[in-house]
Amino acid sequence: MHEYLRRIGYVNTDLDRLNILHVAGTKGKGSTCAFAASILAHYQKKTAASGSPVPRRIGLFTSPHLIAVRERIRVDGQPISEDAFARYFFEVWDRLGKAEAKAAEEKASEEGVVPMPPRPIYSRYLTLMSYHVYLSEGVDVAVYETGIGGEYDATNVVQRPVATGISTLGIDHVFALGDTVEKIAWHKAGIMKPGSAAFTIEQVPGAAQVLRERAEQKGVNMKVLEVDPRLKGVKIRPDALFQKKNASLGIALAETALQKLDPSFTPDHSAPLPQEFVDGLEQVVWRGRCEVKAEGRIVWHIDGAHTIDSLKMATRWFAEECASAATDTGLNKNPKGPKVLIFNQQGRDEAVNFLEAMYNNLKAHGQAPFDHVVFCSNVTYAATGYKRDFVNRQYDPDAISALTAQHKFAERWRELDPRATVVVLHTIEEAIEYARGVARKLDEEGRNEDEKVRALITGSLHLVGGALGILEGADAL
Ligand SMILES: Nc1ncnc2c1ncn2[C@@H]1O[C@H](COP(=O)(O)OP(=O)(O)OP(=O)(O)O)[C@@H](O)[C@H]1O
Ligand SMILES: [Mg+2]
Ligand SMILES: [Mg+2]
Repeated sequence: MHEYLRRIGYVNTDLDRLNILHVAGTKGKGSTCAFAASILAHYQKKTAASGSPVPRRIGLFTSPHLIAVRERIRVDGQPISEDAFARYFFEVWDRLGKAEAKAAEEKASEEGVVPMPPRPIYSRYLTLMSYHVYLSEGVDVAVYETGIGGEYDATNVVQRPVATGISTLGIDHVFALGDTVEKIAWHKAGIMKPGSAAFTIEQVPGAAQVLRERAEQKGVNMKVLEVDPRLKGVKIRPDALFQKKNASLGIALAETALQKLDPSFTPDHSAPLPQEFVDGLEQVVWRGRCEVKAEGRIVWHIDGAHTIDSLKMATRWFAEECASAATDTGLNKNPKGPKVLIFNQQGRDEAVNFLEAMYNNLKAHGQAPFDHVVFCSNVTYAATGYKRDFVNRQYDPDAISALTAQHKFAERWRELDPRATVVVLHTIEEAIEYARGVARKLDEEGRNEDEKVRALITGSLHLVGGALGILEGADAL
């Protein structure tokens, strides 16, 4: 990444102009980044009224994308336009091509030069491109979510971030990062830099220990944040502890950036949060996480959880939504009407074990089980296949067309709950149509209006992004 950055015409210290807030973690990275960026945006709005906005322009780099790849590179809250994306993409492409030709010439006369591919792989390419976008667009604060891990992540090319934040640690990406939370913590701790503020929140003991040790080795004074007491009375959605931890981290990151950018700003921990912080936290938009959409007789619950911990969280959130719908209509805990689960996770064998956790969690929270369980691939449309932003060449196309994973999931669910109707369908579109069919049946049977289909779509961000695209019209960005 250092070399690629040089090849597209920058030196590492150019990144200092971006005043980067850098976030790693197993879960809650994106949400934390979204909180921080939203607070900064509201601060910008307030200061713009007096003539000189601080920050001038805000970058937000996240992954993966939900509906379109442009979402990963936002400026002032908006994904960059298709035109801008194409232009910056090819500027980087051409610069790398020229640099490669030059390097080849030099190599001919030099021994021992380490060969490297002329262009980096997908996620690194987008990271590289984001620096070009932000430096060209005059961004003066950029919030960066790591892709995988931290130490060796593409975003870790930054040497002097303004602050780093480590969100909740758990188990994911075992193949790349290791199979214990300690090994994973080691990677994530790699984003902490001497001279930059560092924050984390309460972690499981093994992870906390590793973070502390690595902070010490680096000479970094890492602060472990409690849930910020100033959040009392602030409407954080969903109203759950994990989200308050994400919000607390987001506040600390935004405060650190503002202290640097605005000499008149000093955080006050004994006073209530400034209004622009409250607005930033309450009005944050982070799509595909704990989203509820009403569609006639269906209530869609959409959450991109795809690790065992976050799937438990998502199931619990769904259970709570069902329970509150039931109390609203005078019932005890279970709303009337069938529950539908639409699930997929591609390319991970261990995903079959997530199903039992979901089944048990729904039960543990007092909800009757899913009546219909649909497993589908992440292929978007029945007729035309993938939306182009979702083609992933790392997955085995034969396994996808044979629905190998999905049949395994179905088999497992039938063991867990022999009463459920379990179906395997090819595409997201067909899965959504299936749930709509369940709703039409209620109409045909002339059921009472408060009897609704409650559908949970979860397991994969690609599934969730595809589903949102379909529910809102294909190019809903
Ligand atoms: N602190 C947390 N602890 C546990 N689960 C969380 C936490 N924050 C968010 N989640 C769950 O994880 C889902 C994804 O959240 P988010 O996008 O913020 O995470 P991420 O770290 O960016 O994940 P990804 O690996 O997809 O990039 C949320 O919908 C929620 O269900
Ligand atoms: Mg992840
Ligand atoms: Mg993310």
